[in-house]
Amino acid sequence: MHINNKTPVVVVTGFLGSGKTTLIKSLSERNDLERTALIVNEFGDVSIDHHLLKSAPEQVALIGGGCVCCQVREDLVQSFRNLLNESEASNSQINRVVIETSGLADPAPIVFTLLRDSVLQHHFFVERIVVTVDAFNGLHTIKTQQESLKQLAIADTVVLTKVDLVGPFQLETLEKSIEQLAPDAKIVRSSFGATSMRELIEEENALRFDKKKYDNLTLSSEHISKTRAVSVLFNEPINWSNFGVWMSMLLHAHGQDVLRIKGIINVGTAGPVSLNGVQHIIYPPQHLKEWPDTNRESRMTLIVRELDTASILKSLNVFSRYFGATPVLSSRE
Ligand SMILES: Nc1nc2c(ncn2[C@@H]2O[C@H](COP(=O)(O)OP(=O)(O)OP(=O)(O)O)[C@@H](O)[C@H]2O)c(=O)[nH]1
Repeated sequence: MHINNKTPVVVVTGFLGSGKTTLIKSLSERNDLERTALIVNEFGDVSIDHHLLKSAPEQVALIGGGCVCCQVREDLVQSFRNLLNESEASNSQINRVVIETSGLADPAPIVFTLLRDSVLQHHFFVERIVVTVDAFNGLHTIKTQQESLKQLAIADTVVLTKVDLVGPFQLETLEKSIEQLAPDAKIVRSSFGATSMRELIEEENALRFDKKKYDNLTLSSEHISKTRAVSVLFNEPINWSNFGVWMSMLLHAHGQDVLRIKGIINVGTAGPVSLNGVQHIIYPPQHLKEWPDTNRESRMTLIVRELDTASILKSLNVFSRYFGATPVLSSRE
């Protein structure tokens, strides 16, 4: 709902692989994102999430590489200004903006950006900060990942995702921890994004964006050290079984240091295989019926911590003759 003619902005954040894209996709499929602009930001050179969001909302803006929270805040400002210009030019009002942050984002600076930018503050307000927490990995993530704590610290709504994977005891234990870390937040349980925008934004006491809540937050641009995104491309189709063997070996040896694996892999069939792994768990790969675009390269992003990029490249090169394709690798901290 617009307030004082300002457009609401919902920030969807949450640790790597906690289910942000799945949630947004599900909202989109139930037509909860009509006339909604989506801004997607990913940590990694190869953006994949927007390809997986097939039934796209009104408009999708992509902010490539890095986190919305630090390096590219100007890009965020620019994306919002573009939205304003486009909606003015077409004389059509946007209902809402949804920002999907990278899994390593500290959402506080996003809020500051909207509050302080001389133009944006007159046109947008932060309606809700929605934080996804993976019910399966959540307890471990909260204990070990500083970014996760920063996200929970300013949550208005916490969506416990993947509740289908855990029992009631694990769920209740996690909820108790979250209640301590985010005492004001509404907690919503969901599997595969099953919820509604109404449930996410509605609060019993009509909780509105409270500027004071954010005043004590610092504009930190630090991520936990030594996190890097490694992007791998293959120009030729890959032998899927052998690639699976390489992946298993990587996770067996370095599972603790691999935070996220995401990719679209050309296995020589009509559509690609969508690859999705969170920490040491690889989800069942999905064989897509068709490619999301004209690019037929295999694209994979690994987000790793304390793991030497050179050793990943070395092992990929050793395996390349079994893959039937040569890897091209780039890495960014
Ligand atoms: N079983 C189960 N799997 C889920 C659920 N939600 C998401 N997943 C799976 O978890 C994996 C990661 O989900 P995403 O939605 O891509 O997570 P994300 O937070 O957008 O990931 P990043 O953008 O990398 O941070 C995918 O394989 C999803 O299919 C759920 O409720 N239950």
